[in-house]
Amino acid sequence: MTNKELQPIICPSLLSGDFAFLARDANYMLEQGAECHFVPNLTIGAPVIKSLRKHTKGHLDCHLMVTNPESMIDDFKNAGADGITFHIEATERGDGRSITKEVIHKIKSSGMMCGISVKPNTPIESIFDFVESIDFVLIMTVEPGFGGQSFMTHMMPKVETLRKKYPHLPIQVDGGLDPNTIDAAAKAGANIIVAGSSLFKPGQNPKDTMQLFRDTINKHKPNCICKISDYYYFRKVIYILVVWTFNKASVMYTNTDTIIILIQSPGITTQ
Ligand SMILES: O=C(CO)[C@@H](O)[C@H](O)COP(=O)(O)O
Repeated sequence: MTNKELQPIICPSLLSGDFAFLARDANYMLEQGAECHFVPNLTIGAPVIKSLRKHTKGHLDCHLMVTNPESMIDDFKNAGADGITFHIEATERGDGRSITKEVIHKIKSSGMMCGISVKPNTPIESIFDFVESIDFVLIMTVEPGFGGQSFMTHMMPKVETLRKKYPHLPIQVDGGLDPNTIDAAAKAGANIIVAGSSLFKPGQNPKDTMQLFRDTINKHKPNCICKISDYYYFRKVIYILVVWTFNKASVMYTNTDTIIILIQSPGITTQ
């Protein structure tokens, strides 16, 4: 995890593409302005990624919705994947059997980006121990496996919890994201949007939909970053230092919270 400012990132899910023309669909989405992460499930294995790699420069983010991600990392790396997201449910196996750290290490040491995904019924606390060593968290807003499902609004508290605890963490949401649901996701603090049907929908202009997603993420930025300019922040610090010089006790009581909010705020910046 880095402390870089968060940007909106739109990730078309090739699960909703035409499997006979995956490279065409991938490149079309790139042309439309996607940052281009793709989310193949088992339907799209490493051999398909290898073929696709030859025909697109897009960032291939492979969402492994499998029970044994550890056995596929090398294959996906060799096929040309840029990133792997695996499920915490697959690596925390009960009976104290955990291979999450090993899987993260294997993905990162092979030079790929690493995300951890959380299914709807899995508590968000399950990934807290690993957040510092990965690039983003994916909160599933549908049961993984199929495109075209309804967005689960009740997953938003998970996003809010994560955003509050990790102001700098890129948070991805996947499933049912469209012009009607983007607001809830962005408001909760998500900044990476995976979308299938709403981008590949016939007759729809994906460029416009992607822009709407970005605008909505940016619109909610003020709630997170409080529209505070550096100048305002600078003045506050000076104010506190001055007051503190004259009255230590009162400044500690009245201003410390403000400063803490201000310091956290830039971490949620999306521009
Ligand atoms: O992998 C998955 C679901 O498991 C997603 O990436 C879907 O492909 C998203 O599709 P829509 O819900 O946007 O149609």
